[in-house]
Amino acid sequence: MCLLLGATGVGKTLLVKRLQEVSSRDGKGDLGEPPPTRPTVGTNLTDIVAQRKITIRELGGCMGPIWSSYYGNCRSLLFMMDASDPTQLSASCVQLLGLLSSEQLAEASVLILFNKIDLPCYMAMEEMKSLIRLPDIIACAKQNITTAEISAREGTGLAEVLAWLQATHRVNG
Ligand SMILES: Nc1nc2c(ncn2[C@@H]2O[C@H](COP(=O)(O)OP(=O)(O)OP(=O)(O)O)[C@@H](O)[C@H]2O)c(=O)[nH]1
Ligand SMILES: [Mg+2]
Repeated sequence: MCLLLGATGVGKTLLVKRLQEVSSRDGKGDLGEPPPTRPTVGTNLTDIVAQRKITIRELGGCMGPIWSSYYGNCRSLLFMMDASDPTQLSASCVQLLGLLSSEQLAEASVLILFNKIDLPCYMAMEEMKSLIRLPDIIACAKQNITTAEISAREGTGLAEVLAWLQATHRVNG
């Protein structure tokens, strides 16, 4: 099981829909206009077939207070932030630190996604990363952490996300 977490509106549902599209067409062809999404109230289970079946469980941002009830059986964690909105950085960072310090997630592999890189932003990506001291967070965490800059809207970086999921779930879904 792969958990997909992050604040509301960062783009988790769109990412899952895009990953389904990309995996089903083997990376070929244009993605086209993004399908509409609604805020996820509750949880959203999606199977992605990338060599093997990987189940992704998105938890709506509004479910933040009870995310921890879903940590069991989590092999990998996708944590998404909105790269176009630096005002959310500190709140997302607190959420991320909470996840990384959880005993139940100590063995999980973590991919931190900076989404919406298609949008203009007044702060450079490197500035945002250093503002939350991301290199220190990665160095101190028990988990194996990777980062990626993506656009679920345009499809940028989605092949990387799929490859990471495949590598992480190579043995036993
Ligand atoms: N420009 C741009 N917009 C995006 C991108 N990813 C998602 N969005 C838009 O952001 C809005 C929220 O996306 P969702 O996927 O519903 O967000 P979510 O993280 O699932 O939100 P919750 O379910 O409420 O936690 C939608 O209008 C998406 O089309 C992106 O990469 N670029
Ligand atoms: Mg959602």
